[in-house]
Amino acid sequence: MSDRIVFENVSKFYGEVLGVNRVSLSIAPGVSTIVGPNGSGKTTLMNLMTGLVQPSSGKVSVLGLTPADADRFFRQVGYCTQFDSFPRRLTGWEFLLDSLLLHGMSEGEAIRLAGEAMERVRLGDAGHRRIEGYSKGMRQKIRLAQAIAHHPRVLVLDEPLNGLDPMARAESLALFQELSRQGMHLIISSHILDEVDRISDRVILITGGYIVAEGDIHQVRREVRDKPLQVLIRCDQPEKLASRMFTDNHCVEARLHPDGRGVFLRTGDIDEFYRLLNVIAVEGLVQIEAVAPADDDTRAIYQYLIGSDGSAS
Ligand SMILES: Nc1ncnc2c1ncn2[C@@H]1O[C@H](COP(=O)(O)OP(=O)(O)OP(=O)(O)O)[C@@H](O)[C@H]1O
Repeated sequence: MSDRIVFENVSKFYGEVLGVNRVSLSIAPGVSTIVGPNGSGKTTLMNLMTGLVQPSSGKVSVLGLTPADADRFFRQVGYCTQFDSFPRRLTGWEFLLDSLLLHGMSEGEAIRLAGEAMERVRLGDAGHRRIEGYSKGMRQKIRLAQAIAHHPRVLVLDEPLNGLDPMARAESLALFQELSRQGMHLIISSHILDEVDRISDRVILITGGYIVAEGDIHQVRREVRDKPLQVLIRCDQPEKLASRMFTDNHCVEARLHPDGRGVFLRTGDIDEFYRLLNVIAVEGLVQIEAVAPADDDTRAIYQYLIGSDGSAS
């Protein structure tokens, strides 16, 4: 049996709205984090891997199973969604028990597993109180208990740290690590990488429905830091400027502006690039009118995802 979560060229559209596009992934066991800004497609990816939505095209399988094999598939997967809502008036214990019975467990089995899940999330006596009276952190715990009670091998957590105070965050992260050590496959989404990178074995960055980087955390940071930058330079002699800039090999691409009064240059070393540009300006070889970053906002999104300037490791 495969131990991976596999997306084969998967796209999901909601009518005309893009959820995710052409995603191919093979996620190994361990802790994987999906990081992206709001609306980037994290929940869509998670709904796909938990069988809650069907792909518009492509195929998703979890540990070799597809949602078509519903009984076996849903036994393997636990999902803690971002929805913080519960049936009214239930105690935590009743909530757990009911969801285990819905999984088709016998009453005896459900009672045993509910008790065990309560202990694993350390909810103590609170299980016998109504969920209405729980704090945000306690509600998060009971949802987590519900997601792990049936002993799934894969646990999917959608923004599990959202709205938690620092203590509750630290406690949740420790619990996730513990679950991973016990052999569970964890997929966690977040819109801030720094929040989860400490416990992640691998990171998947997503923006606008596309996977933009994937790999171990150091590799992804390096990829982002070394991504060449594009700069538009407005000047009187763009060809001359381009050829001069190319004497230094950090320039990897040059493209004339369609109006002929500027050049787009792409560089792998922005510091060296600006140093050389200053030299050229002082030499008076060309008249430089304006210099501006010309990337779309991809770089800004990377920096936002990676945190700070992308140079931390
Ligand atoms: N049921 C739906 N119907 C229509 N569009 C949807 C639906 N679910 C998601 N979308 C759209 O798909 C895109 C991806 O949304 P998704 O919820 O997967 O992103 P996300 O990264 O989880 O966002 P957030 O961090 O805000 O939860 C967005 O443009 C969103 O508006």
